[in-house]
Amino acid sequence: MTTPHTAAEKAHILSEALPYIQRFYDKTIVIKYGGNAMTERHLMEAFAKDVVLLKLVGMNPVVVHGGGPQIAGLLQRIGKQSEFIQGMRVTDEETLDVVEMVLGGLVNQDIVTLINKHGGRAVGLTGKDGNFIHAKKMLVKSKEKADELLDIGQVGEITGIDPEIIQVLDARDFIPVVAPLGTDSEGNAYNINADVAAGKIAGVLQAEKVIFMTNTPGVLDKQMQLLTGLTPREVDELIADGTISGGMIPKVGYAVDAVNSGVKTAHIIDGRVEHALLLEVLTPEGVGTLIKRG
Ligand SMILES: Nc1ncnc2c1ncn2[C@@H]1O[C@H](COP(=O)(O)OP(=O)(O)O)[C@@H](O)[C@H]1O
Ligand SMILES: CC(=O)N[C@@H](CCC(=O)OP(=O)(O)O)C(=O)O
Repeated sequence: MTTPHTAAEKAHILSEALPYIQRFYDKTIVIKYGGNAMTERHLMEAFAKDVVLLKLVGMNPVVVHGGGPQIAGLLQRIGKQSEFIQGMRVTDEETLDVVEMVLGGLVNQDIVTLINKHGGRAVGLTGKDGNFIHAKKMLVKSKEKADELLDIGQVGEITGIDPEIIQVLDARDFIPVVAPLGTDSEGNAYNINADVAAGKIAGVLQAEKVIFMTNTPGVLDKQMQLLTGLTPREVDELIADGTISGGMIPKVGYAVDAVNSGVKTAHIIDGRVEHALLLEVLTPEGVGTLIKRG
């Protein structure tokens, strides 16, 4: 049980938000909402309220969501196994159907409905809508043979982003909720890692912040202690010495890519903490790991 705050403490906490509201007014904040941070309903409700609040105080939140565990759940129900190569789900035609159903349908609409329930005006879209995320087939380098490229199916590498649809929605006070799917000029659909999509969208929008909400307190060192601040160079060192592995690799990789493209700061925060988003944006505390250019 937390001790209740007195009226004076509450007033102090509220007034502390003022400089952050002023600083981030009319700025774009891209929020990557990871599938692992979406497991509990009360956390999803708190997340939706936070997004609505940020919009109402004048920021432009853009939600880019994942859904890895939710895709795994549906694949399991149809008796299909998934394989990951370098953090990317090998995506055959049948898997792509499930990915499109879960990301573009179930998860996207769930988030949209929650935000709207709390008074926001969320609009769900995938990167296919308005031909907004352009992609091509991604080939990954084999770990065994450096010169060999592996075909992992319908996994997309982003070749371009047309931000107009997002800008139009922002300007009219809608909250875009983006599922990471893309298409090529032939109309083929691609499954895109949500961290990649969030980092690239933040870069194209020249966002103030990109915030990755996941299921760890942030980036941890070898002793499992939180690293509160990192530069792109330090991130490279932590990947090289194996401290950062698995699903954290694309996350920090695209966080660095975003700050190198002009996004002011990237944050990896714990989506299991209630109102983590609000704490990150509107309080002096900040939470998780901050990545910015050194
Ligand atoms: N150095 C590290 N610090 C924190 N987490 C790490 C680190 N290295 C690897 N990880 C793993 O990365 C995971 C987060 O990535 P991922 O499972 O892809 O999450 P999401 O679904 O939110 O994208 C963590 O749960 C953890 O297991
Ligand atoms: C190519 C690829 O791996 N795509 C991801 C897309 C969803 C995602 O990234 O979800 P999280 O952020 O919850 O992990 C996948 O199929 O799982």
